[in-house]
This record gives sequence, C-alpha cells and structure tokens, in this order.
Amino acid sequence: MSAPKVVKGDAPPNSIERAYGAQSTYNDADNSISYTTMAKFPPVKLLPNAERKRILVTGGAGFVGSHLVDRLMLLGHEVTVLDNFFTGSRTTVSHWVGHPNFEMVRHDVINPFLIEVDQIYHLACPASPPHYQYNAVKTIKTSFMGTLNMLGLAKRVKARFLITSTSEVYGDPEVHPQTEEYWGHVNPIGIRACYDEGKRVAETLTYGYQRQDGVDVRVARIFNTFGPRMNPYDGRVVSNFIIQALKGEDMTVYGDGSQTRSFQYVHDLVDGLILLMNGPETRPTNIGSSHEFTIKEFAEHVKEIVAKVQKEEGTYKKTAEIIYKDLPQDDPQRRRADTTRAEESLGWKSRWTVA
Ligand SMILES: O=c1ccn([C@@H]2O[C@H](COP(=O)(O)OP(=O)(O)O[C@H]3OC[C@@H](O)[C@H](O)[C@H]3O)[C@@H](O)[C@H]2O)c(=O)[nH]1
Repeated sequence: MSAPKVVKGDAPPNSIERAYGAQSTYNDADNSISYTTMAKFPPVKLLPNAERKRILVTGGAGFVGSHLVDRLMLLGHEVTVLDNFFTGSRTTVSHWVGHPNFEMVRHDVINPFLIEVDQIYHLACPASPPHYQYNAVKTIKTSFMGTLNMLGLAKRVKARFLITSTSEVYGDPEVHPQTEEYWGHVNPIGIRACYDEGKRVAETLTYGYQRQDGVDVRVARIFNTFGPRMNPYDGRVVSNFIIQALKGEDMTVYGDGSQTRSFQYVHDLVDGLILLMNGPETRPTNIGSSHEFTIKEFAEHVKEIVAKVQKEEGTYKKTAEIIYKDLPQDDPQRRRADTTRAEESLGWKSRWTVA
C-alpha cells in the first residue's frame, strides 16, 4: 500500500473522500482542515447519482472480466464481481478491494444469486479449450444454468443483460469472414461442443427471455482476444507462444499451422462491450479483429518479436524453434470477424493491432 498523502486546503466533497478512503483530521493550529488521503486507488470519475449505475459482472475476475471491471470502475459506476475463481483470480481485481464502489463475491453462477442492479454483464464461463474441455459437463452446466440464473435475475430486477457469447458459435465455419447471419457449423457431439453448444443454447435462452418476458438483452460474439493478465498457463495460442518463445522452448504449432485466427486487443473488446451494453443494438454483434494470420505466420511473428526484444534487453539466449503437433479434433480452419454491424450500429472501431 502506498504511503498516506497529506492534502491541506478545502475539504473535498464527501464523494471524493469516499472514493479515496480519505481520513480527515481537524488542524487547530492554523485553523485549516487537513485530509489524510490513502492514495490507494486509481482515480475514478465522480458521476451524479442519476448516471451512476449498479453493475454486476459475472466472471469479473477473469482475463476479459477484470479489464471490463477496471473500465467500469474508472467510469465511476458501482461494480459487483461474481466469480468462482475456477479460471479467474482475485489478483486481477485486487487493486479495487476496499474501494467503496467495488464488491467481490465468491459465487458459482450455476446457483441463483439475488442483487439489485441496473446492468448485468454475464461473462462467467471457462473460455480456453483445455480449460473448458477439462470438465465438459460442468462447462455446459455453467453456460446453461448460469445464463438461466442471470436472465432470471435480469427479469426480476429489470436489469439490462449482456452475454459474452463467442465466435465458437460458428464452429468450423463454411462462411468467411463470419457475419452474424451465419448459423454456424458445430459438431454437437465433439470435444468442443460443451463450449460451442453451451454458448449457442445460452444465446437461445437470452432471446427466449427477450421474446417471452421482455428482458432487455445484448449479445456479444467475442473473437480471439489477447492482452495483459492472460493466464500464462491458460493453454491458448497467444500465451503458449509467448511463454515458449520467452523461455527459448519449442513453439508448438498444432496441425500444419495453416488454420487462421484474428486477434484483438482486450481494450478494443472492452470498448465494444460497453458500447453494446449502452447502445440500441439487440441483435448478436461480433467483436473482434479483421486482421487474419495463419497460426504458422503468428508463431513466426511472436518468435521474431520476442528475440528482438530480448536482444535489446540483453536477455537473449536462443531463438525458439517451431515444432508441429497433432491438430486437435474439430479445430476451426478459418476464423475472421466481419465487424460491419459493430462499426455501423455501435460506432465501434478497433484501435490496436497485434504489432
Ligand atoms: O500451443 C498452441 C495452442 C493453440 N494452437 C492453435 O491455435 C489456434 C487458436 O487456438 P486457441 O486455443 O488460442 O483458441 P481457439 O481459437 O481454438 O478457441 C478460442 O476461440 C475464441 C474464444 O471464444 C475462446 O477463447 C477459445 O475457445 C488453434 O488452431 C489451435 O489449434 C497452436 O497451434 N498451438
């Protein structure tokens, strides 16, 4: 924790005092008031009550969730994080613990949860293929029951509901790039089905609640995403390649590396999620990058960047070698987001590229 900073002068409004956990002391000697401010939190916007929203983020301690929580906190909202910490970690949001606008609850969304909120961002679900395949039944249970519970909550408290769906609803796509109109090509009994079909049924539930109960819903279809706080052992390609290259170990390309992906930076994704939640678009909306790499090209790219940085830093030992391993079953061959809808209806535009 940083050292307390003493600020002299006019008393800050109560809200600032609250926002910074300030402790005030009355100074008799010069008849002024001194404030001891615990400069412990990043400065958050002070929103008028009418604009400050109570927001629930399920999976808020995960990679994407924690960046979303940061942005919502900085914007001045009251944020409650629900997470069972299966793949998320307290450390991703620990910098907000103690802030009066922030709460964190250990809870598994397969069980109901009651809270008065204005908006629900429903992210909770393992997203890395090795993690979601680790306990397939639990993954599909999380997608189905978690979404059912959160939609029930949204209906009850009249909150707006946003679910983070995925590009995996398109399966191994026959349409390229993928538009939201495409219905997908998913193997319903394959090893990825627990996630793909889980998210597809979660979308079905979401639009069921919209049609039957008038719940105000938003559906984001997220494409491959990278950025700080990815778990180094998450098993997805970006973290695997970076860790392998940094250690000078073999970089494991699955298959012949001709399959493609497009990688977006997490801050672009968070822009899109917040725009979608607060805009009028209720149809599913892709959020992703339209810059497509083959996995082999991507491995070469990571390898070159890491070697260059290590040489500049003087930490270079040896350049990693690319090796080839079996392609996992049902691995999608081509994936690139068509983001026309996000651009036209949300005014979203990606601001970052891979390098
Ligand atoms: O070490 C590795 C890891 C992965 N890969 C390959 O790299 C590609 C991307 O794999 P990832 O595991 O990162 O992610 P996938 O694209 O398969 O799935 C992801 O899709 C979008 C999101 O919803 C999810 O984060 C995740 O399911 C795949 O073709 C995979 O076979 C490697 O070649 N080597």
